[in-house]
Amino acid sequence: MNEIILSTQKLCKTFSSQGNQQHILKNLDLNIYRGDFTVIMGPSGAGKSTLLYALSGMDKPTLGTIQFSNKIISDLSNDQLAIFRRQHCGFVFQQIYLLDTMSVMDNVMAAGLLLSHNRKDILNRAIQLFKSVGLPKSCWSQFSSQLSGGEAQRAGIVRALINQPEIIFADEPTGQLNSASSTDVLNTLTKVNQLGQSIIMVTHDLQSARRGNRILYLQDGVIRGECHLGPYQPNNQKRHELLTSFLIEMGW
Ligand SMILES: Nc1ncnc2c1ncn2[C@@H]1O[C@H](COP(=O)(O)OP(=O)(O)OP(=O)(O)O)[C@@H](O)[C@H]1O
Repeated sequence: MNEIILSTQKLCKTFSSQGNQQHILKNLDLNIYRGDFTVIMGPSGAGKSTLLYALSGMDKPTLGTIQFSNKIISDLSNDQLAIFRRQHCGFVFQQIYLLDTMSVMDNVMAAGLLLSHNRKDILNRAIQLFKSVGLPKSCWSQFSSQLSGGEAQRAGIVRALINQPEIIFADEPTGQLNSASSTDVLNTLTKVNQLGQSIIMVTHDLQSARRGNRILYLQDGVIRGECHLGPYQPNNQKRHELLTSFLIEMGW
């Protein structure tokens, strides 16, 4: 069994609005393993993003604990959580939040300089990452608005990776992309996972979900089921069938 990188104990998240309480996450006990490509699926409104935000320290749970390696992060102050996120987490969202007032290289450099002052090291690492995600050199000096959606998202992945995070949190990373760009982005995520990067991804999309080796199904505030697909292999019919029958069983 792989090492547990992230775990929750009795995790609850409740939102209150206009006197109504909505219990979104209910006593969740969950382990996430280092090196896995974990996918969170479930019906709309099930709390998938809420869970991702809690796991990554972007939001605090109402009750329960979250442990990252051996450290309890659910007790940290907002400032401490910001440091935790910067040091350990990378984020890839549906909306690509690259600043359009600077080149994509400068976006990546700016993220890297938050943790290190060694500009030369960061630059070398950025170049290596841009190459590994297949983003041609001509793109590096462009603004994100000058790139295709897929190119911009791959630049976003480089930015997420620049500080060598222990986990990448991805929330519908292909949600705004056409099919070809989605494939490029998914290939990139698959590649970085194969190099050992732990990834947790929320998605509605079957093509995206297939990239995971472990699929969790969140419903009514709990993990209703999980499915182990093993490492991603393109065109592996057995994996596809396993995932499809799991999702049918879950009522997806
Ligand atoms: N900050 C908030 N304040 C109040 N309610 C919230 C807040 N964030 C999320 N919710 C509610 O929590 C529920 C779960 O939202 P969440 O975005 O986590 O679901 P999801 O499973 O990711 O949905 P989708 O698949 O549609 O993106 C929704 O009913 C949502 O309205």
